[in-house]
Amino acid sequence: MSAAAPDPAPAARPRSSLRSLLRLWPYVRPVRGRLAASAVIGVVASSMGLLIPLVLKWLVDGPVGDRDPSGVWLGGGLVLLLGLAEAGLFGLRRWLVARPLAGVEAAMRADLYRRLQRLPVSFHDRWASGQLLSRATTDLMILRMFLAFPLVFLFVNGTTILLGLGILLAQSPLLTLVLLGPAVPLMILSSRFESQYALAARRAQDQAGDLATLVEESVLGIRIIKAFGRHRSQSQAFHGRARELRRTELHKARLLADLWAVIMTLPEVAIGAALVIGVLQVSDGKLSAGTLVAFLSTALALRWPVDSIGFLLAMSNEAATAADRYFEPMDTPGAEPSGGAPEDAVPPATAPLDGDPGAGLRPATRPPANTAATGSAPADGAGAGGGLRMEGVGFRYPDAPGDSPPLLTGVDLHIRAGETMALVGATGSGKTTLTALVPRLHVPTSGRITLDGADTALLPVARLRELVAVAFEEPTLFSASVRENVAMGAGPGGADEADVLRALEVAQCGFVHALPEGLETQVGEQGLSLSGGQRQRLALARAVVGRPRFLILDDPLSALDVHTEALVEAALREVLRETTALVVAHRPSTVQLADRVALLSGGRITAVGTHPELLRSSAEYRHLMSGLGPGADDGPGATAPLERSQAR
Ligand SMILES: Nc1ncnc2c1ncn2[C@@H]1O[C@H](COP(=O)(O)OP(=O)(O)OP(=O)(O)O)[C@@H](O)[C@H]1O
Repeated sequence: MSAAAPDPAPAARPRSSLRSLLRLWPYVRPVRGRLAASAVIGVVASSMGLLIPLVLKWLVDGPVGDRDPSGVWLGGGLVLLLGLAEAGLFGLRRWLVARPLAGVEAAMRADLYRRLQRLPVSFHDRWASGQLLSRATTDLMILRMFLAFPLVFLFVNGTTILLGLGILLAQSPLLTLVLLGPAVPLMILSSRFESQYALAARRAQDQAGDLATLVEESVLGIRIIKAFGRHRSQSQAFHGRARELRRTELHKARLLADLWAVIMTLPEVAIGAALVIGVLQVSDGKLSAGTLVAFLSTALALRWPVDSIGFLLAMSNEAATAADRYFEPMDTPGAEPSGGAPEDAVPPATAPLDGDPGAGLRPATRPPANTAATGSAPADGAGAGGGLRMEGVGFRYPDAPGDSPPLLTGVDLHIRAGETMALVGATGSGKTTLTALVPRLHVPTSGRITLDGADTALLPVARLRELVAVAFEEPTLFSASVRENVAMGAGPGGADEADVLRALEVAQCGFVHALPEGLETQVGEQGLSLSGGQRQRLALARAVVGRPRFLILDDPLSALDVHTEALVEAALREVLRETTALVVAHRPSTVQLADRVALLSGGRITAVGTHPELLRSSAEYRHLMSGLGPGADDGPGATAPLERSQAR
C-alpha cells in the first residue's frame, strides 16, 4: 500500500551527535545573539543561586552566632532578593529565545517543504509520506526544544558546576574531593548511555514515522478498508506498530531511569560522606559551622545542574537524531533547481538535432507557450527537429531489481509539430513511464527527448513545465476551489476568467455551474466529493487551460461514459489542433483523437502509423484494439517477457 520506508541504515551507523547538531548552525546563526544573551543571563541567574550559600555562611558564623536579630533579618532579606533575581532572570531568558526559536523552526520547515517540492518523483516513490510528515513536525519540534533548553542549559549548568566547584574548593578542598569521588564512574556511565540512547531514539523516531504513514493510509483508503471489511486487520497492524513504538519508548525510559538512579544516588552518597566528615571536622575545630553549612548548601544547589545533565544529554541525543532525520531528505541529491536541469543530472546527449549549437535552447527564448494558441505555426517547430522527438530513450526505475533489464530500451519516436500521436501498448509496457519522461518527472537513463529541437535535459525546469501540460489517468485535485484547481495549470502567467471557462468547456465540465458555489466551490480532499469522471474532466481542463505547446494525456477519458467521452473528444480535437500531443490510449475511441498511433512493446516503439494502417499491419495492435483488455498481457509481442523480468 505504501512506499517503503527509507533505508534505516543510518541508525546502525556510528555517528557523532556533535557533528549532527553542528549542521543546525546556518539556521541558528541569525539568532545566535539572542541565544548567547540567554546563556549569559542563565549563568548570572545560576550564580545568584550560588551566592545564597555564602550569605548563609555569613548568617551562621555572624548574626546567628552573635544573636543579632537585625543581621538575621538582613541576611534573610538578601536570600529572598537573590532568589527573586534568579527567578526573574530565568523568566527573562525564556522570553528572549521563545520567539526567535519559533522562527528557526518555521524556517527549517519551509526549507524542508521547498526541498520536498523539488525532489524528483523517484524520491517520493521511495519515501513513505508518514516519514516525511514526522520529519516536518515531530523532529522539528524536538530540534526547537533542543535549542531552547539543552543547548543553553548544558552550557549554563556546566558553567554553574565549575563556579560551584570553585566555591566548594574555597570552603574545603578535602570535602570537595569527597564530593568529586563519583565523577569518574558517572562520566563512564554517561558515555555508555549516550551510544545506547542514540540508537533507541533513532528507532523510536523512525517507528513514529511508520505509524504516521499507517494512519495516513488508513484515512485515505478508508473506503477500501470498509468495502473489504479490513478494519480489523488494519487495526491489528496499527496496534502492532504502536506496540513496537511503545516498547522502544519504554526501553528509552528504562535507559533514562537507570542513568537517573545512578546520577541521583552517587551524589547523594557523596554528600552524606561529606556531611559526616564535615561534622567531624567541625567538632575537631578544623572547620567553622558556617563553612560546613555553606559547603553543604552549595553542594545541594549544584544537585539540579548535576541531575539535569542526564536528561539534557538524552534530549541532545534525540535532537541529534532529529537533525539526522531532517537532513536526510535535505541531502538527497537530484532536486530540481528553480531553473535548469536536476542538480546532479548528467544530460545523456546535449547536441541539438540540427547541428546548430544554439538550437537546443531556442524554445527558452521564444514567446510564452500561449502564443501557440494563436494558431500560427511555431517558428522552429515545423522543421525536422520540430515537434516532440525521442531518440534512443531508455529508462530503468532506480529501485528495479538489479538484474532486470531496463523498462524502456531505445524508444525512437517523432511527433511532428501540431500532430497528435496516440501511444498504445499492453498494460505494464511502460506507457505512463514514457509520458512521464517528457516533463522530466523521471529522467531518461539514456537517449534524449527534444521539444522543437530543444533537449529537455537542458531546458530550465520551469520553462519545460510551462511548455508541457499533463493530465493523468488518476486525477488529483487539491483542497481549493474549482477555479483555483483549473487555473493551476496555467503557469506563471495565470489564467483569466475566459481561459478557465474555455478549458471547462473543452473538458465538458458543465457540471461545475450546478455546484453549490459554482466555480468557487471547494473540491479536493477537504471539499465536495466529485465522481471519478468529474475529477478526470477537471484535471483535463487544468491540462488545457494554459494552451500548452505540448500536451501529454495519460488515458484522460477512461472514467467517462461513451456519450460524455464523445463530447469531450469533439471539443478536445479543437485544442489538439493547436498543440503537439502524446495521448496514451487503451480504447479505439481515444485512438480516434490521434493523427497517428505508436505501438510500445518490449521497451521500444515497434510500429507507427494511422489506426487503419496498424490494424492491417500489426497483429499485436489488432489484438490490443480487439477489446480483449487485460488479456493483451498474454498476447503477442515482447511485453509479457518484459513484465516477467520487471517482476523478478
Ligand atoms: N516507481 C516505480 N518503481 C519501480 N517500478 C515501477 C514504478 N512505476 C512503475 N513501475 C513498473 O514499470 C512498469 C510499467 O509501468 P507503467 O505504469 O509505465 O505501465 P503502463 O504501460 O502505463 O501500464 P497501464 O497501461 O496499466 O497503465 C510496470 O511493471 C510497473 O510495475
